[in-house]
Amino acid sequence: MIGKLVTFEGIDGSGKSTMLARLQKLNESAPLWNSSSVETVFTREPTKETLTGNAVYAAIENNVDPLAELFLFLADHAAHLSDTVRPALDADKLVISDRYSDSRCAYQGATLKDTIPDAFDFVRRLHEPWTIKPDLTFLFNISPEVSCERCKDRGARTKFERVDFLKEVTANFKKLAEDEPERFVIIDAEKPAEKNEKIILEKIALLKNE
Ligand SMILES: Nc1ncnc2c1ncn2[C@@H]1O[C@H](COP(=O)(O)OP(=O)(O)OP(=O)(O)O)[C@@H](O)[C@H]1O
Ligand SMILES: Cc1cn([C@H]2C[C@H](O)[C@@H](COP(=O)(O)O)O2)c(=O)[nH]c1=O
Repeated sequence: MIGKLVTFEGIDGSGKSTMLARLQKLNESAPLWNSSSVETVFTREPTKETLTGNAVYAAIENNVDPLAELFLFLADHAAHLSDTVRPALDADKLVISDRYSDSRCAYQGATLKDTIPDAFDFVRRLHEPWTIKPDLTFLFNISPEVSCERCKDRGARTKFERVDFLKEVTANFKKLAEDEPERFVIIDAEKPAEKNEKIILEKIALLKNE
């Protein structure tokens, strides 16, 4: 594997998809990686329009058991790795994923905290033998209050979008960033996207030389 893997993480409404769309547009005119726009793959978890991604969204909407939900997210991660991430890295591409395994540690670490002893660590360890670790992770940081304000018009998908729950998720993301400071770059995502885009592009450019 010789490409690089960049992930965007953060609570709901923190601006990850907005940033991904901006980079995707920019990549069409000024390729982010090497010389061609096809050398960057933009992707996401949960995956969209796939068997496993559809199962995850059905689980979120139907309030399934949190442990069952975790394993559906993990199945989606496994499929994402084999269908998209690994082939792109093997072909020396840059992969940018909107959410990845840290979302599991942060969210399912919180949904399972009363069911599984040390749920956060349990979820992290479940990934270790088979996942592909990102080279760089941008953590989009906003307050849970701003998150809920930004998400308030979304309608049905509100299961995770509650201030108290998002406080726990934020604490889990913080723990992940503290454990691996060399992988994480914290983005002040309450600032304008244009400003943060510059920071992100600079860090991605540095990755090319590693
Ligand atoms: N830097 C920013 N400042 C203010 N508003 C923003 C900023 N970035 C995104 N937004 C707005 O916040 C809302 C949520 O953004 P977006 O969908 O990109 O978040 P997200 O992190 O992808 O959310 P989710 O993970 O829940 O899908 C959108 O209405 C978007 O226009
Ligand atoms: C990957 C992943 C996601 N989630 C949560 C986070 C969101 O509230 C929803 C859907 O994601 P989207 O980016 O807003 O479409 O799922 C999660 O709990 N665990 C995960 O691993």
